[in-house]
Amino acid sequence: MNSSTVSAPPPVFSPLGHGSTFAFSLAHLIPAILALLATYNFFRGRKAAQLHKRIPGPRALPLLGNLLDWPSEHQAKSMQVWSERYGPITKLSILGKNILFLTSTQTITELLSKQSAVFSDRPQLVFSQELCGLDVLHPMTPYGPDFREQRKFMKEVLAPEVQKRHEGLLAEEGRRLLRATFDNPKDAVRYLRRFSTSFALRMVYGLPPLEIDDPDVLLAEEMMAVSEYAIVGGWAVDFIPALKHLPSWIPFKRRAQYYRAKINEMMSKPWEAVKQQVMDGTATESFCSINMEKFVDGTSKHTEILVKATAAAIYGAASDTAACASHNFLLAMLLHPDVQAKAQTELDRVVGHDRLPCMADKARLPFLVSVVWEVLRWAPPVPVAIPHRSRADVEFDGYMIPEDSMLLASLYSMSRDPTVHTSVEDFNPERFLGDKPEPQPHYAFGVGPRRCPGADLAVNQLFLQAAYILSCFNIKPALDENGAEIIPVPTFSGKMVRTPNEFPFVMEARYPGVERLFMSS
Ligand code: HEM
Repeated sequence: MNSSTVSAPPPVFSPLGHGSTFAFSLAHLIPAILALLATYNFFRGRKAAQLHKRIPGPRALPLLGNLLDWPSEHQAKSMQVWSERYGPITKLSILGKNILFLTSTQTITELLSKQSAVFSDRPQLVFSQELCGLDVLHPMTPYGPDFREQRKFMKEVLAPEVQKRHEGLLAEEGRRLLRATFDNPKDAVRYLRRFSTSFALRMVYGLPPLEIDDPDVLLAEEMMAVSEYAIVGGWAVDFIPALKHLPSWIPFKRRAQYYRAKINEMMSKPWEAVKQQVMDGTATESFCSINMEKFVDGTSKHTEILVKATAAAIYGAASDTAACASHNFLLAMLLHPDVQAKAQTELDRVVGHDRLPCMADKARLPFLVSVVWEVLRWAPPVPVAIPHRSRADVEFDGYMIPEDSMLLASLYSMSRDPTVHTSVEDFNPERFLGDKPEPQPHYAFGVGPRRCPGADLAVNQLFLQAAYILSCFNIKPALDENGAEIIPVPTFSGKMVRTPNEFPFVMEARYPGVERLFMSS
């Protein structure tokens, strides 16, 4: 997502502590801590090395280790390079912490799925969890009873069997998307983003549909940017926890205060709005209103903070990721008109021109379903999963993975794994069809018990958007001043969610009168 949406943050601070104020104030403290950690690691590392192969990785500097190798910008790209150089596991060692970068399907599946009891925890990141307050949200919850309770609770809104309830809402947001795009095709990307946030907000809180510049859309975007910076930033305090005791005027602590305020706002604003509606008797049925009414009549088994945090986690995690996937879909269709035409032919055959497609058509639209999976494989919206943590020492493939290692799994590398997919750079939905189909990239949502709980919903949402758009519009290249087609070269940005950079395109109605399918309803 575009980090520029974070409004007026405190002065930019180099996360690893290269800022001069920071360096000056720590001038005396850091060398002592580094020396202690380095000595401890030296002996710990030597003991492990006597028995096991050394996990490969870039050469560590004395004292600093691999501090300067931390890939905070485009992690998946650095990981892909390391994968070619070092193999499926690369190790960085930063101030006493082992960070393992996993890049092959086999290794990721083996560790995160088959040995999930050990590898499903989250690292305790002082910056994001303690200082910014992200610890109350499900993506940061340690693996254990609270995690399981939250997952069970989320099923009330995300389980496949309750998704039928959301179909009406998806269709309504879909028709809003088509109407707005018909009136103002240049803004299609913004309408897709509005779809995701508005749908998530309505599903969780039952609030009215959002408009394109609604503060809640902007707040969701900002929240995602904040979370990305907090989690992926590579903050010095995550490696030297004692730094959290520094005074509050230090730049990274001021930044954390700003992030904390944004996260609180995101959790409280829609929650308080529903509370008011429940008290006024005007609430629309939603995950929050149902649970709030249980508080009122005393039948709730949950605490208020659990309900509030679960709602915020779903809303926060759903908006930006899904918007990114639909943006990728537009880009893929623009670059591959043959695929677009084939999906439209299938839609015309199965659905025709007298109605809009619906979820019930999914089973009869295998090519379109494959387009959706290929979009998720070709450009995984979250190329590197949220960091995992090992809860015990584990021997794996001749290596020793020490307890408390941080593990980063590249879902992007899985999408480019030649042992699973052929011609990995090609956009080819046919790969999932025919006599020898390749496996659908369910890994785009993570692997093991921490896999995205919203995966089925996200696939349904993407399917419906793709079906609606391709039924009603052609996505075509824009023309330059000489009338030549502009074919964009895809580029992406974002720390955790990698969204396409702006590209020119044209959306035009597929046939005269198509608007009668969505204008009246
Ligand atoms: C195309 C859209 C989406 C993609 C690509 C995606 C991808 C992911 C990935 C890769 C993870 C991390 C898995 C790991 O750490 O191993 C994740 C976690 C999560 N996702 Fe999604 N997601 C999407 C949409 C959604 C939606 C629609 C929801 C909710 C309705 C959602 C809710 C969550 C939550 C709550 C987590 C944290 C899980 C945990 O820590 O245990 N996501 N997602």
